[in-house]
Amino acid sequence: MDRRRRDDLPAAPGGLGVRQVVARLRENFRLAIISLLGVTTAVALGGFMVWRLTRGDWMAAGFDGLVMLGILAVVGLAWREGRTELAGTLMVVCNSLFCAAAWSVVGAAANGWVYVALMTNFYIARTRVAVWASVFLLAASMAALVTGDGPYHLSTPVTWLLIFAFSYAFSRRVSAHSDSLEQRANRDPLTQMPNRGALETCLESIVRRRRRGTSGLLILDIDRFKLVNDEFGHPAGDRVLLALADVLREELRQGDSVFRFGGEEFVLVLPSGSEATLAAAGERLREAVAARVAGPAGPITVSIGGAMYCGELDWQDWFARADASLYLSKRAGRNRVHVAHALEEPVAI
Ligand SMILES: Nc1nc2c(ncn2[C@@H]2O[C@H](COP(=O)(O)OP(=O)(O)OP(=O)(O)O)[C@@H](O)[C@H]2O)c(=O)[nH]1
Repeated sequence: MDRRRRDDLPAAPGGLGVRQVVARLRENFRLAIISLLGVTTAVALGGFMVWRLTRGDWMAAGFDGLVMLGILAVVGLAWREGRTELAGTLMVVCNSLFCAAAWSVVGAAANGWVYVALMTNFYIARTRVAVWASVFLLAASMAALVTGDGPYHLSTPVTWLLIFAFSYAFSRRVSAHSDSLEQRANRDPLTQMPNRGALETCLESIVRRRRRGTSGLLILDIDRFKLVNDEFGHPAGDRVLLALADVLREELRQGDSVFRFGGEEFVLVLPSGSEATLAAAGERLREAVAARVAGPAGPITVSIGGAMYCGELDWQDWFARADASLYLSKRAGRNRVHVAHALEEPVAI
């Protein structure tokens, strides 16, 4: 177990610093697109609102203001709660409803917004949601166009349909591509377990909710793994890692998650209620590994360190407590479980 590795853990992208904001935008494409679309649309609508106010067009200005607030609320939800899928769905539903409603407020001037919504729906929500919202918008807009006062050209609904079809086809292609990239980025190629990147995302989301005492973390480290590699070769070491991964998967209970953190270390995140239940889970895992994972020279054992989430602001602080427990397990002779005592005082939020 190389203890120096802990120093290079990156800062949690949960705060408000510019670097954290940029990191979250880089990591999460949907959050980036929701923010970009939300902010630019709100700015554009804000401009229209001011212009309409100067002309005394109160109803249209009020409508712009309402749409603007709705969009900003959805962007806020994506940032605060991190629930970008829900935020994307809400934004698509809002955009389509507001576009459809705009026909009755500003008439044919709503035409241009239909293109924007038809195109962006597919970038911010799941394809199924985007399709239904866009079909609704198309139907409402076509009905408004046909029943409206002004003359219209057939090219308007035809180009809407083209935009809809191209956006659908393009988004299917992009999401297939990004799913496979995400899969590759978040999976350990040897064990096919979620990797350290996926663990960080999981821990960040727990820390963001700030629910003290509801989740526990266990770090498992194979004992004297270097000897297996040195004496029997790297392929033998890999077989041990695969066998261990199988046992950990089999031992998972509902709500538990397991990750390969790196090297010979695995991390479990459990919806645990107390230190005692976390320690019991650790003990169950330790026994399962000792009984069922065979190395080339005999049984394989693991040392385990655990810690309950105690309201830390950064997941690194929580992780460090589990890591310190792992160190104590190793120091006490290996093949042991140690769970950190809960922090007495909740961390100030
Ligand atoms: N086969 C294989 N070995 C790996 C992999 N990743 C890391 N290792 C090996 O894991 C070993 C870790 O060794 P140490 O950090 O010294 O730990 P240890 O021998 O388990 O000793 P303690 O943790 O103190 O019990 C090194 O030999 C690494 O080469 C991998 O993917 N496959």
